[in-house]
Amino acid sequence: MIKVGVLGAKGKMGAQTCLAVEGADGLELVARLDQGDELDELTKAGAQVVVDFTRPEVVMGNLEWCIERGIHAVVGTTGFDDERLATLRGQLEASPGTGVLIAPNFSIGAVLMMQFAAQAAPYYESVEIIELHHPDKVDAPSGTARRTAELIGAARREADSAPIPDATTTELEGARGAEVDGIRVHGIRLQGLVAHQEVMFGRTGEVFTIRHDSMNRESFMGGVILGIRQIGDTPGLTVGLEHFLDLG
Ligand SMILES: NC(=O)C1=CN([C@@H]2O[C@H](COP(=O)(O)OP(=O)(O)OC[C@H]3O[C@@H](n4cnc5c(N)ncnc54)[C@H](O)[C@@H]3O)[C@@H](O)[C@H]2O)C=CC1
Ligand SMILES: O=C(O)C1=N[C@H](C(=O)O)C[C@H](O)C1
Repeated sequence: MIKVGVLGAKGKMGAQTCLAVEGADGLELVARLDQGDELDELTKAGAQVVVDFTRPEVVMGNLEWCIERGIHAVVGTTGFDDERLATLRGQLEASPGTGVLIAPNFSIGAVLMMQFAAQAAPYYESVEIIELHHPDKVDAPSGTARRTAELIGAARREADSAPIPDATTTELEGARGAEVDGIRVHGIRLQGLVAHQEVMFGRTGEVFTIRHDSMNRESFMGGVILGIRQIGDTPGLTVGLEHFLDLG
């Protein structure tokens, strides 16, 4: 049995994760913590793996606490940049044997979307990302959109792609979206949505669109459970669920 603690257990993803862990073979939910609870509850309950679905402003403190105690972590919370990842690598060096998975998106389709987007990137002159989410989301652009842009940016650099054509010289601030690694990212917040993304590629005479839709939060749970099962055997920092999937 892997003993699992959930941080952010009263939130949308945390609550869904508690249900998924309770229903999964070989996993035991030993702690559900939310804002105001003491992290010591995790050690008291003997948690071996912690799942974090909290907020970008608190996740680094939670992870430092877990890593210092050799507790593995599976992290869905957004807000990770290169600086944060470097900090985690440093902390993990001092705690050999401890594993942390940072997954910008736990749904299989979103992982495939990111992989396919990186694959398509060298073949198109233009690319833009549109992420669409529920209006309770506190961060923009989404972690998934950031990661997709980084993967596309890396693939375009590798292919020595020409700059993306764009004649805009006059712009109302924000009209062309945010720029992540040279890629334009547009965010939509709409009641009724859960989590969705389109990656649009263009070249003369054709447009190619990759779209992924999470219709509910169960869509993330297969990836979360996989992460919990694997992280104890994967010391160090892993970024992206694709490393735990056999994608060929
Ligand atoms: N990687 C993925 O596949 C997914 C990632 N997310 C990300 O997960 C995060 C949480 O998303 P939601 O569940 O929708 O948000 P939410 O706002 O519903 O839940 C966050 C929960 O964290 C709690 N919290 C805040 N500070 C805390 C602390 N110090 N200790 C313990 N709990 C604390 C809040 O009280 C709240 O219950 C966001 O960053 C979101 O972008 C969301 C969906 C999928
Ligand atoms: O806040 C959300 O809901 C989601 N957050 C993650 C992100 O920012 O990419 C994953 C998914 O898009 C849902």
